[in-house]
Amino acid sequence: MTAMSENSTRPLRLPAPAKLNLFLHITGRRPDGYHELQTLFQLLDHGDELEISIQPDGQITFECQDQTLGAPDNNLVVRAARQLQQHTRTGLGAHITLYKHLPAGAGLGGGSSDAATTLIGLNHLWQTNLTLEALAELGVSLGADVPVFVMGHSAWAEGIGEKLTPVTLPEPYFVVLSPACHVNTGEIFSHQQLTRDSSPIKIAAFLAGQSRNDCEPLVRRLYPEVDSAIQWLSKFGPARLTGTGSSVFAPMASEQAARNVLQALNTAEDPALSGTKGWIAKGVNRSPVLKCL
Ligand SMILES: C[C@@](CO)(OP(=O)(O)O)[C@H](O)COP(=O)(O)OP(=O)(O)OC[C@H]1O[C@@H](n2ccc(N)nc2=O)[C@H](O)[C@@H]1O
Ligand SMILES: Nc1ncnc2c1ncn2[C@@H]1O[C@H](COP(=O)(O)OP(=O)(O)O)[C@@H](O)[C@H]1O
Repeated sequence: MTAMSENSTRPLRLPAPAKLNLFLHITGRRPDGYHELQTLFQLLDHGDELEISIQPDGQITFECQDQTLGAPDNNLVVRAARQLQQHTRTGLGAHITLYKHLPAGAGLGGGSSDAATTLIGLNHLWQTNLTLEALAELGVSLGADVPVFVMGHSAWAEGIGEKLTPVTLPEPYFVVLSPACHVNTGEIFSHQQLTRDSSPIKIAAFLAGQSRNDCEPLVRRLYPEVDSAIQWLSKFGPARLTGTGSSVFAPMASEQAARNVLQALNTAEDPALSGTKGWIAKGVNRSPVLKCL
């Protein structure tokens, strides 16, 4: 059996890491309605998982236990597979199983990361050999967050989130709180009260603590659960919204400090936190996906 045929028979199991936006400034709006951003993407060691195997007949089939993600045909995993298949004109198909661990609509880039891992995994299995830059360019039409997951490194981002400059960050532990509510990214960006005129900053300003998430005031007003989560987490560290939410996060001095905060959450009696899930994640500069190939 040749190496390639061995590759093509064994399912490929790949992670789809989450991300945090350590800050998010909205500096303008393009004619097509998309917003110009400045943000710092911090990849995390926690996320979804995909299992991908080749189907020689060209069919793309998909399964996922999480029934809340809408019709399979609209799933970002299926859309990414179809996009690569059409772009490369490969006659091969795939069967993809998605193991969902990240809440959807949580500001963690779950769907975008699933799409990025699908592009990377199929590019490997189908031997279509596109460069990461080409995959990222293909992926931006699936979501503004897809390119950072394809390139696989924490990054300073501008544009709509696709103009990336890799950065090396400290990789701390974070406590992440995910309220039960689902925040629609498009709803926040189209809201009349959203701040859209922040002045561009340099990374030195971020490091000096002069940054924020421009979506945070609006999301806190629209979603009281998010407001409660930020107020509670602020007792333990500099809490902030990630992306358009609903999740909020705070960096911790150590893993033990993070565990202590989760313990405090589990014993908190605040009803406003009742549907909020807490978890610990470690920042990683390099995505674990490429290490699996
Ligand atoms: C806001 C960010 C910050 O990282 O993350 P999330 O909060 O979604 O995780 C991203 O820019 C989200 O990227 P993504 O989640 O892929 O959003 P998309 O599907 O591309 O866009 C959903 C909708 O949000 C609006 N949108 C998104 C990105 C952007 N720079 N400007 C926008 O105006 C558009 O109305 C778009 O139709
Ligand atoms: N594989 C997927 N995982 C999560 N959401 C998905 C997926 N495919 C499509 N979606 C849709 O994308 C939206 C949320 O995308 P997601 O990236 O999880 O949000 P966010 O960007 O806020 O982290 C939801 O409306 C969900 O229905």
